[in-house]
Amino acid sequence: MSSWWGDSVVNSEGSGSGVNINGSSGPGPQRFLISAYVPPHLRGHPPLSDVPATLPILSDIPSGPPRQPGNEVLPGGNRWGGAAVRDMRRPPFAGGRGGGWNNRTGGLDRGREREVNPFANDDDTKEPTFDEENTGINFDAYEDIPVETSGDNVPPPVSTFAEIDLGDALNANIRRCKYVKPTPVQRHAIPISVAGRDLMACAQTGSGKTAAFCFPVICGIMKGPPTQRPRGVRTAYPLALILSPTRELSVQIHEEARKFSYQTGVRVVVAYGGAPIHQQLRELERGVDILVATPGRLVDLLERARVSLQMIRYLCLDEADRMLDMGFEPQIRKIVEQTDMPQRGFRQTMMFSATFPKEIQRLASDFLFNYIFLAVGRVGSSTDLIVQRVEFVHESDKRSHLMDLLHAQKANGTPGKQALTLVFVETKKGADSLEHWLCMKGFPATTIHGDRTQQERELALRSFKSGATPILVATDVAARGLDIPHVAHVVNFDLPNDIDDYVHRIGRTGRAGKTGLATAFFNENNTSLSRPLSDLMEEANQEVPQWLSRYATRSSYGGGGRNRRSGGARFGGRDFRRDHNPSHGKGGRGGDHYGGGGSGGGYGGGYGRSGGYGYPGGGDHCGGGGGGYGSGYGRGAYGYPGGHSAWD
Ligand SMILES: Nc1ncnc2c1ncn2[C@@H]1O[C@H](COP(=O)(O)OP(=O)(O)OP(=O)(O)O)[C@@H](O)[C@H]1O
Repeated sequence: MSSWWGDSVVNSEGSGSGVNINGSSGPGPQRFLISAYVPPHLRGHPPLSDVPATLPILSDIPSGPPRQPGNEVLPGGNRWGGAAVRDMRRPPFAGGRGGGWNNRTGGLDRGREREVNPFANDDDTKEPTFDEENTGINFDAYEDIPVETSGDNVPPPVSTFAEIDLGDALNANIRRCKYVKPTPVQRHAIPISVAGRDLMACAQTGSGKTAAFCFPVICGIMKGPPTQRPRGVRTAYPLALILSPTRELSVQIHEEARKFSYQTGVRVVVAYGGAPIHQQLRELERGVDILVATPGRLVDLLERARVSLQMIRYLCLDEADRMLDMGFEPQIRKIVEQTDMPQRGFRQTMMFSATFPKEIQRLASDFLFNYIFLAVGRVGSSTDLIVQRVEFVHESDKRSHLMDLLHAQKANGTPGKQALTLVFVETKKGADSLEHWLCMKGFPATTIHGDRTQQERELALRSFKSGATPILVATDVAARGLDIPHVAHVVNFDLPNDIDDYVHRIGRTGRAGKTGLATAFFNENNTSLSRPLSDLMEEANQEVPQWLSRYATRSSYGGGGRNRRSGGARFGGRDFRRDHNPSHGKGGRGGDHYGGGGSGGGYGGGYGRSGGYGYPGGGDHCGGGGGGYGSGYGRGAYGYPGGHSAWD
């Protein structure tokens, strides 16, 4: 999947123009200088390779040498030489240019005085999410989740946040977030990242990956050496860059990161397309430690010389497989390989997703240095917190079938408790048309897709999250990352072509230990998905309808198209490096649990998996009848106190 950007890099590699991170030629991470994009503010300056010692990131490192296998500092210290945690005692963020903006080593305490409390709108009555007694959910089931780590010297996982020296201020924010204990991905990923290691991490949707990459970054900036940014220029010099594929997801990560960094002195700014750039520029001018951005807007800011990546210590790609697929890869290569960002080995790079096909893992390895691969659950698996239903519905019957679902949902819902329904469709036009039809039928619906203005998109999301419009019709723009607390039901009105997209879509429900429901409308147009879909469902302990198994068998014999997974061995479920070198360092813990059958067991209450819906008009494809939605719908795990939104 090589683009012309990719080709130029490959070509320069072939020409031997690279120097490794030690400054000599030979093996090791390469710097490719020939094709490097030079942003305007650096033009006319000596090339980066001539001045490695002046890179702030390097000159700030007491021990000097680039990161090599084995020289990373293990948890408890930090990779810059174990500087003391400064958190509340460290000089606060200096607001305004007069005080040397963006320079946390001095200045007035204006930044903190003006810091808006990001928890102000939170619902204080919300119970700690991972508290077994309060939620009635058995979180011990997570303990059995298979974990695979590979790479050299994998730092051991932790069981509590207290075991990692995250600093008082960050710990206070973790308590404010009501996180009682780390989720499995956090238990493994945080120690790895705090130890300064590059990481490719894969964990199921809704399992807490955002905190897994935010905590080490915030903690690292707090503990790290003071930074001297150039004065008197209008260019912002973030220390960390978090890239995500959609505007809404960037906004959400920004909101989360602001909570985690409250009163730490670490300043987080977001930049994304479709919103006025001037406001974002003003925020950047006030200083930025962590920049959360979508790739397009970031490229714009780089070209305007309003952002320099010269001081980046941490690079995080959320939804990394999406960021490196055909659509985004050229932009990511431009940002990471052809700007003034320190090369791999001189920055720390973290990649997270719930899905990570092997061909994308291979691409991703270009950006990583001696990385650790972490998979919590099988790569690309869906959590068994989500009850998955597949129903055979002809195209022409889809609307009436959806209507039946919504009526059943209404009838079984708890009065006063708003259950949100997210309906995925294939096209923007289809989204508008379905929204219109639903509204005509008396179901308040709104829509989010790429043809709507950003303002309309944000308004729609707010309205959905607040429950004012409890049905959201969306294209894949809403498939990844969005953490909307009360989504009880995801309907795949149109199934996607790729099973990974399905995994992300249904992952909008059943998050953070809560149960959820996902219903898919399947027909002859989706034959190519039948095999990976039935495999996925089986693995997540879901009931696979017999008719779907028959479709799957037929498509395996060449009847259907080839889905990414159906062509690969065992779903591409592990570190791709093992395929090339089976002895590639396995982690000391976790081992290779693959082949295990998931965490088993149901999550109590909820939908009554064995029931089936018994909808009229479902024909013999619908499987067993009777039951309706199960008496628990809208109750039990869904007993939300209604209305809270992290974005509002
Ligand atoms: N340790 C924790 N305890 C309780 N809740 C947590 C914890 N960590 C994260 N959460 C909550 O879990 C929810 C899901 O987290 P997050 O959005 O980071 O998931 P994710 O793994 O990134 O999902 P996706 O793959 O869909 O992007 C959020 O509401 C978050 O606040």
